[in-house]
Amino acid sequence: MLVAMAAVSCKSVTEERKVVIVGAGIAGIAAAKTLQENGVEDFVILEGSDRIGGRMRQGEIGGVKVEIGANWVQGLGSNPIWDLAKRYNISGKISDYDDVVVRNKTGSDVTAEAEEVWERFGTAQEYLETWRKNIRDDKLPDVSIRVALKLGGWKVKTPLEKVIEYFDYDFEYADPPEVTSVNNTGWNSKDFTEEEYFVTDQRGFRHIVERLSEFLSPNDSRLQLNKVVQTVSWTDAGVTLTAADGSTYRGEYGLMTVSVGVLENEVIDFTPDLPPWKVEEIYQFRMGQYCKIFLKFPRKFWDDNEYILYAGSLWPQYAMWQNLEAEGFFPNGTNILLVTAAASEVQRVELQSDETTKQEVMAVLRNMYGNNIPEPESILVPRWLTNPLFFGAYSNWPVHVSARDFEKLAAPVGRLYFGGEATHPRYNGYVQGGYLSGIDQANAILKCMQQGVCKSYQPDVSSGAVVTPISVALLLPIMTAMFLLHG
Ligand SMILES: Cc1cc2nc3c(=O)[nH]c(=O)nc-3n(C[C@H](O)[C@H](O)[C@H](O)COP(=O)(O)OP(=O)(O)OC[C@H]3O[C@@H](n4cnc5c(N)ncnc54)[C@H](O)[C@@H]3O)c2cc1C
Repeated sequence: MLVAMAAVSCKSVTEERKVVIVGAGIAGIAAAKTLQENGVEDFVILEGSDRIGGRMRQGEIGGVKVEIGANWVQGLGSNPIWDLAKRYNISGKISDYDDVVVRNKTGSDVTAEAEEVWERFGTAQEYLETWRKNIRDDKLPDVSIRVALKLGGWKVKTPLEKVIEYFDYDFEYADPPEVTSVNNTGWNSKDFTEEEYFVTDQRGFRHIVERLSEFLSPNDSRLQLNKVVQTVSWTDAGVTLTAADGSTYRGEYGLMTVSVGVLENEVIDFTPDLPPWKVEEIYQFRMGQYCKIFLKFPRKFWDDNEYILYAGSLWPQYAMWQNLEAEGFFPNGTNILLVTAAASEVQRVELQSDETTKQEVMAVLRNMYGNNIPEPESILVPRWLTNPLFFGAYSNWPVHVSARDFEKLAAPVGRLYFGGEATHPRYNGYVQGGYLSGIDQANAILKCMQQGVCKSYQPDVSSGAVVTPISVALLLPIMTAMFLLHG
């Protein structure tokens, strides 16, 4: 009875805040921190899950905590996430992508044979880099990674060629090279260093988000967990949001930091509907799929190398293996292998039982190491695609997406702003993209609030965007004048 009454009273109260932020991933937390540091303390963060960190999250296998979401600090040097990782002593290991063994369908070590293939691939990648520079410098049309590689002489005909390509592209962008853009990728290695730091810290990669959130006091009412936002009303004067438990929040400003997967799956009801130019962009941006399958074995039977590639077929399945028993990862005897499924493989893996996945991965391991290998003691299969708080792993801008499209995705509607990794112009898909987008969007809100300089987007009629009554009204006199001038 008491519970029912509490629920009723919860429904009737509307919490009023200056800013309502949806999502307590790194973007939402970075945004709130920026507001606080600039004198705006009156905000609330609504988070649908029972924790902060979003896609920076740990799971546990065999008594060891492993990263089921973001794992690498991608690009060191001036990457702000690398600064934070160093500041908070996040332990990990710089990945050695040269420490790799390649095995074919029957398990033979074909690493030596692969040398010549890597070399040819490298030549095509040099061509791709030149092409990328030309696209950017001369404003040429974008092409897919597949097209650029083909132009560079790289045509995939063997499983060995396929797995080598997969290692650099599908494994990175969670999408095949046919989809991934040349123009929109490659910023990390241009702006930072090419090194990548694999986090093994038992406090989690998420520890960075926890430290960033230290501006919140323990049990701070400005962080509300288990609040799944279901409706968002937006106007030029403010926003009103309701959560699944009926609680309501009104803000002068709103900031959505949910994934583009959440937006495209329409689990949040916007009133009025988001304008067509916004919806069009949400549909254009893709959620890449990436599933990290962890296996705990009673003993190690695999290669000592950090990476094990399985050149099993032209359609790779369970091709990308990481030896977490290698030096510098987890304590000796942990005996954990990680195999990553990427892109179209993921849907099947997520929808089937863990037992089926276990049988499939064991079949591949037997191909590589024979029938006398032990069964795993446990398996961990995270599910991002089927989780309604994410609907996928991270955004991958497809080939036709332009800087203009990105501006539209990140543009506010009325007083409702949009952040999160997908909205960052250079580092979408990465933790640094989420972090920097949170800061950027908070600054945009502050500018509007404190200086009256507010971001807005007007649909561009010539791009085929929907013609609003206002733009028709504006266009009519121009068209009439043109008609009069030209007869
Ligand atoms: C498997 C995987 C591997 C990855 N690997 C790397 C990597 O190695 N390196 C790297 O840099 N990046 C990696 N990423 C990407 C990185 O994790 C993300 O780019 C980044 O964490 C996104 O942060 P964000 O704050 O933008 O979004 P999120 O972390 O998704 O935060 C959004 C928050 O919104 C909440 N939410 C969603 N819907 C609602 C709702 N209706 N109501 C209330 N709350 C809601 C979610 O629960 C979530 O906490 C990986 C991601 C995955 C999934």
